[in-house]
Parts: sequence; C-alpha cells; structure tokens
Amino acid sequence: MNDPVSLGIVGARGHVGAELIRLVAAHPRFELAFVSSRALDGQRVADHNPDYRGELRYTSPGYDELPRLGADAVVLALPNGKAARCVEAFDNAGSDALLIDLSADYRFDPGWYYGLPELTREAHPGQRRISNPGCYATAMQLALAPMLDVLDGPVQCFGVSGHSGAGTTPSDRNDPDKLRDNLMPYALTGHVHEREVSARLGHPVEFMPHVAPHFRGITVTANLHLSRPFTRDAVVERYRQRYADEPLVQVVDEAPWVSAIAGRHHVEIGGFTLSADGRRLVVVATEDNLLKGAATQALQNLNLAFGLPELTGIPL
Ligand SMILES: NC(=O)C1=CN([C@@H]2O[C@H](COP(=O)(O)OP(=O)(O)OC[C@H]3O[C@@H](n4cnc5c(N)ncnc54)[C@H](OP(=O)(O)O)[C@@H]3O)[C@@H](O)[C@H]2O)C=CC1
Ligand SMILES: CC(=O)N[C@@H](CCC(=O)OP(=O)(O)O)C(=O)O
Repeated sequence: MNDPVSLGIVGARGHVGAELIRLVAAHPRFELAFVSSRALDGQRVADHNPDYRGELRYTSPGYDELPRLGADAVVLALPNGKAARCVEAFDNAGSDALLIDLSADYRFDPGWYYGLPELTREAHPGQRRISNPGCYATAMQLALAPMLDVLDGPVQCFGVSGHSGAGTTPSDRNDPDKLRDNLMPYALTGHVHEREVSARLGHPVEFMPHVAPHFRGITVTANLHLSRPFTRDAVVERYRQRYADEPLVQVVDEAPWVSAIAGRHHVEIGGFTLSADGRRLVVVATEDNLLKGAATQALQNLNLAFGLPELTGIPL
C-alpha cells in the first residue's frame, strides 16, 4: 500500500527537470528510477542538484530503452516537438507506465488528459496520459475562469516572463546580454498559449508575450470586457468564492509582484481594477513558471494519479 512510486525524468538537465528532481527528493512517496540527459550522462545528480542526496547518475538511454527502465511514471521534460518519439516507444513496448508530458505537444490531443487540477481534476481518475499545461496557459486560465460567464468579446493578456521560461537551448530569449535593460516582445499573435487558453476556455483570448531580464516568474495582466457592470467588491467576491478551497490559488487585494512569487508554489491573482462604467476589468496574475507553471503542477497531477493527496510534497 505504501510502496514507493518510481519516477523517470526525460530531459532532467533542463530548468523544469531540475525543479522536479528537487521536489521528488523531498516527496514522501516518490523516488527517482532514472533521470536522463545527454549532456550530463554519467554525472552524479547530487553534484548538480544539492537537494538530491543519493548516488543516482544521469543516463542517456535511447528512446526504445525508456520503457525497460522500470519507472511507474515517466515525466517528459523535453523541448516542444520531442515527446512523440518517447510516447511511441512506450506504445510499442505495451508499457503501462503513466506518462506526463510537460511540453505543448499533447495539449490539443483528446486522448490525453489536460491536467490543470483546479479546473480539470474531476476528469482525472484513471488517466494514464497527462498533458501538463504550460506556465502562461495556467496563469491565464486561472485568472479568467471566474469571469468566464460574463465576458463580452475577446480578452487581451499582456504577459511578461523571466528568461527561464525560454529553457536552456540558447536563443535571444534566454541570452542575458540581449535581455539586459530590455523587454523583448515575441509571438505577438498566434502563440500556442493563445490557442491553448482560447480552446480550453471556449472563449477568444489574445495574448502578447514578452521576456524580461529576471530569471523566474511570470506576470499576466488581463483586460476583460464584461457583459454587464460590476462593482469591485462583486468581482473580488467571485474570485474568493471560486478559489476558497484551492491552496495553490491565492486571491490578493493589490496587484501581485513577480519578485514575490519566485520559489513559491501558488498563483496569485489580484489588482482588480474596474473602469468607471464597471464594464472593463483588469486583473493581474503572477506565478513561478518553473513551479505552478510546470513542476509543481506535474506533482499535483502525479499525486492524483497515484491516489495521494494532491498537495503531497508541495510545501505551502
Ligand atoms: N521553462 C519553463 O518555464 C516551462 C517549460 N515548460 C515546458 O517544459 C519542457 C522543458 O522545459 P525546460 O526545462 O525549460 O527546457 P530546457 O531547455 O531547460 O531543457 C530541456 C531538456 O531536454 C533535453 N533536450 C534538449 N534537446 C533535446 C533533444 N533534441 N532530444 C532529447 N533531449 C533534449 C535537455 O538535456 P540534454 O540536452 O542534456 O539531453 C534538457 O534536459 C518544455 O517542453 C517546455 O516547453 C512548461 C512550462 C514552463
Ligand atoms: C519566455 C518563453 O519563451 N516562454 C515559453 C513558455 C514556456 C512554457 O510555458 O512552455 P510550453 O511551451 O510548454 O507551454 C514560450 O513562450 O514558449
């Protein structure tokens, strides 16, 4: 009954993989079966991740070897576009390992459960293929969900991410020199998160992402046109009621600051500001992109999948 659950992480050198190693190291029921990285192959995990105490080393198995490594669940923390070859290997081997993909590759696939627990956990029991929503998509959906029934026209979301959001593969978006004193706009229409959030909420969302020089944490400032006038108290009450039983969503009065969310596991939503006619609302959400935007959410999904309390191993 209390046997440990063994996890494999494919892509464990990355920012999200490293966070997951930390969380699993402190988890009472999960243990690491393997962690893969081509660049760190053969090196001790403990030498790269001081929170992990043990002798496990990174390995670099071929895709077809993955199902034979004996993990109860395998987390795919690879760049977008790379998960399919791993999934195919598990399918071909007839493996019953639970797969959880952190990339955008299965977010639109009806055969995969979309795991944003605060909004989708009822659909969870028995799911063996879990697509973990990304950072912006998580913050936007949680920020908009309480007002979904009173939206009038598209919502605009202005997003700013720390550069850890761009992963470790070198690009302008994670180049400290190019980011210094800078704010870098990108993918100003048609970002995958724009399509993802619009599809999940069933309502058009227009998303304008940017990267800033800080390392971790995102801010989403959302502009909502409303079908009828609201008072600020009525808006705040909606959010408080909606998230009253959700420890990982904190409704706050002031607009939250990204500097306060780094290293924290929850999303903060606040700064509720209405236009004079009460029909335009601006809401601000912050989140640590590597935690609730990725690794913490993966842990929630894994806990649920293995019948554990959802917040096991997630310090509040
Ligand atoms: N960073 C973030 O804020 C968030 C990221 N995500 C998603 O999570 C996933 C991981 O993100 P992140 O940790 O930032 O990414 P990184 O770029 O930091 O890490 C990617 C990992 O994949 C491995 N890798 C890179 N290229 C390949 C390849 N061609 N084949 C096999 N392995 C490869 C790398 O290790 P090695 O090269 O050593 O093998 C590394 O361990 C991505 O899909 C991302 O979109 C989701 C939400 C938030
Ligand atoms: C700054 C930056 O580049 N951020 C990434 C978001 C990271 C993320 O959430 O990843 P998914 O693609 O898995 O959703 C981006 O805009 O693509």
